[in-house]
Amino acid sequence: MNKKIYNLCLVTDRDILNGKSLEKAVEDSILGGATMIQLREKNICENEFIEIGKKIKKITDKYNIPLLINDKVNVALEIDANGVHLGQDDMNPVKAREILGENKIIGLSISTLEEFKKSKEYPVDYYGVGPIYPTTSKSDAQKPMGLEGLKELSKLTDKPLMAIGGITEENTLEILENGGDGIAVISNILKDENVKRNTKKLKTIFEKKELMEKVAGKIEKLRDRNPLIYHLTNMVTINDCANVTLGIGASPLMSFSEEELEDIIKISEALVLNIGTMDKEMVSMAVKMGKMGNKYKKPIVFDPVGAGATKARKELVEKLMENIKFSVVKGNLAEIKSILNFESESKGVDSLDFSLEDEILKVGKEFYEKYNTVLCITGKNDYIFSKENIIKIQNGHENMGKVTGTGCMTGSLIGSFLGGGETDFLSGILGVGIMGIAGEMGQEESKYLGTGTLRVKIIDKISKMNSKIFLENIKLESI
Ligand SMILES: Nc1ncnc2c1ncn2[C@@H]1O[C@H](COP(=O)(O)OP(=O)(O)OP(=O)(O)O)[C@@H](O)[C@H]1O
Ligand SMILES: Cc1ncsc1CCO
Ligand SMILES: [Mg+2]
Repeated sequence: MNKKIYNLCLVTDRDILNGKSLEKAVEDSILGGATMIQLREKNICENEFIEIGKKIKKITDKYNIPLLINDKVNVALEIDANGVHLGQDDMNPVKAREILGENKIIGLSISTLEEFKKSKEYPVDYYGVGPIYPTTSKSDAQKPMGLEGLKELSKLTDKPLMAIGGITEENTLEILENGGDGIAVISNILKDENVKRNTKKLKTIFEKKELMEKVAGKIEKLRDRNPLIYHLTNMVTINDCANVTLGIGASPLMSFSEEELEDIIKISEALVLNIGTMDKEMVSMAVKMGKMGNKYKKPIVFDPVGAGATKARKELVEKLMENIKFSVVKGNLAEIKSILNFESESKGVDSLDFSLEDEILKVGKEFYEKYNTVLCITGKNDYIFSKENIIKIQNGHENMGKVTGTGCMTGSLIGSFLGGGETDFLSGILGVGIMGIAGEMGQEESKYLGTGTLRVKIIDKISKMNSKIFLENIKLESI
């Protein structure tokens, strides 16, 4: 059984729909990411319940989302729902299982540890646990069991625990961190017109947690592996790039020599290509490096510095994008737009207002569709695009724009993680995230000094980076 179905359950309540149609609310919630629907209608006769249930079942079937009926086993049976959710005073789960058979889901509400102990042997698939917090959605609710109660319960059973009662986007993460597997939500989803958006806000918390679990330990793994990262890069920031590569735990090698290109690529784990100070030699080297990198199956991160600023750069970038398969492309918005032949915004647009975010998302999606390559767009906020996901990172400080090469160094960090064996997407997140955090922390320590010190502090902070600092400081959301 896919445990994820127990992540995010909308529990319906027609009394708080405030004029919205129940069917639309259910559909919007599914579109926002609900993984299960529980039809919970009180004060309703059985015929009406069945009638509503049939309509809702059509919607949940369309999206292949399980529909559970609250309390009423015969309604579930009648509409062939995917299961029931039972309260302590409803039909005994043993009997419900007899009636419904092995393939239906049965959930049971638990308010206290005593209730759990009493019902431990029941044939149920998950427990609805709560209230964790005070709630207004259930008038007969017991005293909240709190996070401690949830945590204790999680140690006593392997079955999924879905927290219910007073769940919001503010407390979902702590529920997941204290033994909860999922949440069952009424008012926080149905409270207003924005059912889809309300659900999505909750959903992103699950996605973030999943991502954080993937990221944990990756910096230490990189330091352990110490991969060799070959750079063909610019003359302005080459030294800083070498230092951050060392600082994060990889080994840099910078070379401009065609004679040794193949030998170096063979022994490197990943390649960084940055065309910042391009010249005739770079044009020929960059193409050769890319082709050879592809031939030896080495991941390549490409920083198209200044793409579009001059005709020569535009031509080189076009040639590279056409002939070479990159693992990650990283650039600022102007550079990425130029790759797509979009008209570039005038310079100096630093602040990201909402319309600019829309534009970034459009550019990113189009880029991914065209090149099928993970893309990082840096700036005030950073965005990482992959096939299924868009991640927004909000670390960093505006003074980073006054230190040359923060983007170039980000490319080296991404290259380091690629070389350490991480996926293109995770490498993008880690590289961009670490640079943002280092910039933020470095700014704090250099604020009375200036950008020269900031540059050094960024390298310092990268050299001291670990998973704990990363997870504590990363401001990341999936959008
Ligand atoms: N205004 C800002 N606020 C917060 N962070 C910023 C800001 N500007 C840049 N950064 C951070 O700086 C890092 C580099 O991004 P930026 O877009 O400045 O690179 P770039 O233009 O390619 O730089 P360079 O070419 O000098 O290497 C990113 O991690 C980003 O988060
Ligand atoms: C300033 C500058 N000029 C060419 S490369 C470079 C470093 C930032 O990309
Ligand atoms: Mg740059």
